Amino acid sequence: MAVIEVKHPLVKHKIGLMREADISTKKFRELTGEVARLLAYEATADFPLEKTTLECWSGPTEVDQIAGRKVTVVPILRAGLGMLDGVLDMMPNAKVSVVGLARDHETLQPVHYFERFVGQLDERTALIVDPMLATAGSMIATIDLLKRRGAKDIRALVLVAAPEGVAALTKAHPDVRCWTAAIDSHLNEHGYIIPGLGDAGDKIFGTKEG
Ligand SMILES: O=P(O)(O)OC[C@H]1O[C@H](OP(=O)(O)OP(=O)(O)O)[C@H](O)[C@@H]1O
Ligand SMILES: O=c1cc[nH]c(=O)[nH]1
Ligand SMILES: [Mg+2]
Repeated sequence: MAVIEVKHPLVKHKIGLMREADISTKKFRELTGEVARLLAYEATADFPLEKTTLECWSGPTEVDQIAGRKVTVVPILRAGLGMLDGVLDMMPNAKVSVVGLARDHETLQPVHYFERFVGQLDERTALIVDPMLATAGSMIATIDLLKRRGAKDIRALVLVAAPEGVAALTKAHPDVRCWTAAIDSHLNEHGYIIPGLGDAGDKIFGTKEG
């Protein structure tokens, strides 16, 4: 399954709180960061470990360390920025690549306006972050950009996915795994996820009430 719904109680509790209609910008931001951390934990569960010896208080001790894994976190502007710090809390050495896409409100197609990738993408795990997977157009376009630049291990973290987006992403990029805190009911006629969170970018940046 390319899209994995994380069913951990902490994740379900927090994503539930995020659905409250009159949630404050502060609370929405905090919960976005908290769920991002938990999703990052799940998405890195298969990172290989290696043994190394440290001088501990009791003498030389063999400890586990992540085996030379390079990571780039890839927030999709704008709303993906809301998840960035949470993921970097877990992986403070990760580099950051940025993709700017905005969905055209009429066509629902992603319009590309910015990109800045770190080097050696072929040697890195790319961890894309964006709160919403609606039609999946923005996610598919971002994965296309990463693959064109050589990225091979691509993973995605989203807060809420629509079944339509799950199907489209699985079809376009069956090799990419995406962890989500919820798979919701459907998209409405404007391409918004129902029940969803509303406009995640507006809620994180405080650009619109409600
Ligand atoms: O799956 P899709 O149908 O492509 O929709 C999802 C995209 O829409 C939202 O961004 P938006 O275009 O609203 O930009 P913003 O983050 O600047 O608000 C969201 O953050 C995703 O990037
Ligand atoms: O439900 C949706 C769909 C796209 N973008 C959002 O922010 N929310
Ligand atoms: Mg938006």
